[in-house]
Amino acid sequence: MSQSLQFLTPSRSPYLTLPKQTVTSLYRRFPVIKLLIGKHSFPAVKSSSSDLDATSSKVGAVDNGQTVVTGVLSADSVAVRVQSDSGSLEVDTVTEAELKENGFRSTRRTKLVCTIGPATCGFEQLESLAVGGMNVARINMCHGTREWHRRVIERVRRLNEEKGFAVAIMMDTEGSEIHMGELGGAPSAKAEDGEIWTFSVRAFDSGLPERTIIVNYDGFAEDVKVGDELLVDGGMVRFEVTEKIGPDVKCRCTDPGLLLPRANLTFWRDGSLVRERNAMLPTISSKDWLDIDFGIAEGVDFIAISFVKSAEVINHLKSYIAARARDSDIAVIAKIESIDSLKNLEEIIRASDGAMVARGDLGAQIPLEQVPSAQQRVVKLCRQLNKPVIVASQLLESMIEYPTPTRAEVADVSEAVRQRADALMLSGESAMGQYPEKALAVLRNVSLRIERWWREEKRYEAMELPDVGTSFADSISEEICNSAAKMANNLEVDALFVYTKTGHMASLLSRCRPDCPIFAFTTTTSVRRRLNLQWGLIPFRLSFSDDMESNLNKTFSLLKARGMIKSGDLVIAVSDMLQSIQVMNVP
Ligand SMILES: Nc1ncnc2c1ncn2[C@@H]1O[C@H](COP(=O)(O)OP(=O)(O)OP(=O)(O)O)[C@@H](O)[C@H]1O
Ligand SMILES: CC(=O)C(=O)O
Repeated sequence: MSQSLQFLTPSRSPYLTLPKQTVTSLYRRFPVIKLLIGKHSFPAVKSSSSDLDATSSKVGAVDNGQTVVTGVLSADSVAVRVQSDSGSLEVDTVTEAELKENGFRSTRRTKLVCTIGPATCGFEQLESLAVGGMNVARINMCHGTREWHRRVIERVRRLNEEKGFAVAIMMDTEGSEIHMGELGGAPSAKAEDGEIWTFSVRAFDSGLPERTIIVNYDGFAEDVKVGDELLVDGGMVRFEVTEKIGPDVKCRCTDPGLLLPRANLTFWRDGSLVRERNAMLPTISSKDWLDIDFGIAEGVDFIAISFVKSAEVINHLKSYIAARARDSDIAVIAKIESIDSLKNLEEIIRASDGAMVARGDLGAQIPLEQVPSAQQRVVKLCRQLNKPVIVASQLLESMIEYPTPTRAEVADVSEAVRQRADALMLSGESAMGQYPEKALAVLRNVSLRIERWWREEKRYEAMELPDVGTSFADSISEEICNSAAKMANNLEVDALFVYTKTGHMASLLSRCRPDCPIFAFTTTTSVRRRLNLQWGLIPFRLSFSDDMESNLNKTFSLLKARGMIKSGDLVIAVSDMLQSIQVMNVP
């Protein structure tokens, strides 16, 4: 429970009216404060780490875990309440209910990412997804306006604040790729076998003619040749180029299917992908940089970069983020979706904070039959290098239209869970499909079932986990986590507890994929959200000290009071601050 601390007004009201100047200095003292402004503008408190949002009706701010500041804006002053939350524990209501009802073993270890689109952008729809297990909401800057995305971010924040969730936000950049334009307002169009379609770079002011597709790349008609094969969305629909007439390219449909707005286009010649053009393009386009500025200003948790070719671009982006947003802990996710990204895989993953196997575009660049082995390679390498990995695209594609998945889709999801990927992602299924919640439930249920089966069969795989630490202290942390996870399996403990300020020790434990859940206690809401992408972690926000004894006592009493643990449960605890392993029964 929060309690008011300082800055109390003489009338004992929990609010204190402060001049703007004082508030500005308050915000300087707490550099990670996020400020949500009401309908009024409030430029005096804008600082590099504050975030002005014209849609929220209250001022809310959270510091590094010690204090919560809330208030209401008046014409030229702010009513502020400073609260101590030293006695509170933040965990979402769904996890709390699951732990209470089914105990530790029932918790899902595989995390779920949902792409938010027209089917899921409302507050109630987002809430249903959060209740259904969404850990990360992905916004794809390929679609929609920044204003649209801003509203989604604001709703997810409100959901977290009001309902206790820790749904993280991942912003995915568009990247430099050739894609189709809008379909004249239609949500999709069907291309039938043998039909002739026109792909054009012209602008059509008075409506799009029938069977015409706009292409975003001016050099398209010059670059393609008659006889080339044109793949939409990595082969969901195929065409053959039959004729070039100025800016128009006539194509015959050879594999029918559904065309979606802004779908990606690749062209193949003599059985090989035509790559010259892609090699000339920057990985991060000028529009992407504007989107990245938007993401930084909005304080998103992850930025996913499309068509990464080398580690250089990741390093470049990370230094840009560090310069633009001091103290920011935005994580950079490399999307593995091109031949170059596979060629330079290890250096890319080492440079990134995580990776996504973006099978949609990857399947357009390498033969489809090579996608499963590429997925396995990326998942394994990420685990070895201690980076979270997301398996994405077409996991439940048929559920865009139908309420049940195909058996093959369930097998595909099971395989990703069996590979112990950190997270699975829904794309069109949640963005524009007819059954977003059902699709999420399928991911949740399949994950739970496969994880249980894996544990029942005691299939601990002996994956070699190389040392990833660069210092002696890092190596000690790694050894502690490896040993703690092994002990947890051998002693069949109920849960691992980790007290971590940066999240690093939690990720080292997650890398071991232990048999029991990992309760990760961290002091900031941003680290709590970031940990929500990682396998097996149940992130809590809690203020804690360097004294493990008192941390444990406090945690036990808070968790017991909320019915999430009980006396006698066996726990192993490790921490960032104290390099030790403690095994104990909950008193
Ligand atoms: N913000 C949005 N507004 C409108 N439609 C969207 C939005 N986000 C996604 N969609 C729809 O959902 C579909 C699937 O989403 P997804 O994010 O996978 O897009 P994509 O075009 O395949 O891009 P990528 O290759 O980056 O995944 C899109 O083709 C689009 O029709
Ligand atoms: C997710 C994505 O960008 C892809 O699969 O191509």
